[in-house]
Amino acid sequence: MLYEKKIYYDEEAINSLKESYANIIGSIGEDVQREGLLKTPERIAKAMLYNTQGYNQDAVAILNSAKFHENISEMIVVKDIELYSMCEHHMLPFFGKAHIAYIPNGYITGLSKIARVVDVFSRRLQVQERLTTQILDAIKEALNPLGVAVVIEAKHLCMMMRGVQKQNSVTTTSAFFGEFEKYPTRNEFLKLIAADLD
Ligand SMILES: Nc1nc2c(ncn2[C@@H]2O[C@H](COP(=O)(O)OP(=O)(O)OP(=O)(O)O)[C@@H](O)[C@H]2O)c(=O)[nH]1
Ligand SMILES: [Zn+2]
Repeated sequence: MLYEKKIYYDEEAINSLKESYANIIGSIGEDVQREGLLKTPERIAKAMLYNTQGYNQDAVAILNSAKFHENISEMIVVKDIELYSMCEHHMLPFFGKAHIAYIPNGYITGLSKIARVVDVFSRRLQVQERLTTQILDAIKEALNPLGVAVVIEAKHLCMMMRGVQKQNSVTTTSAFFGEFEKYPTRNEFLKLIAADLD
């Protein structure tokens, strides 16, 4: 698996997606030959490959690419990491924020790498629960920390623009490991991010 900073669009994938989206546009009763839609299958193909680029990225490798030895045993919190993902049931976006903390055990990682890990797992077809635990597991595996905590709050377009049409519901998911399984540490973390969980 590669850790790609540059987007690489596979020509074969683009062509296959283009054909599929041209069919979809026709199937909903539109004219794919009209001016505004001519390039649309290709645009969607690129957007879809962009939004699913996480399949080709390795979160543990990203965390390891900026792993530094450091004797710190305090909680490190990165909060308000915005995320955009797609629910695997409807392929409609869900979006919101991730709040992540870990307690090092000899190693820290670059702060931006934590945010990159959110993107790696967000840019796939997901459910919010799995996204939450995949982020936790990657940090656990790469850094072997004393604890990891992940909280995600998100709005799901499949619940807003269709289906039950609830415009204001926010789903919160969490996963805790190690020290964060204990009440005082978990509570300290939840207090630190509380301003965002209103
Ligand atoms: N647990 C979980 N469920 C999700 C997530 N994203 C969407 N869903 C739900 O997936 C479910 C799919 O249910 P179905 O009954 O098969 O699909 P549906 O008929 O389109 O359901 P409605 O959305 O209720 O109209 C829905 O309840 C969605 O709200 C997610 O991240 N986690
Ligand atoms: Zn959905």
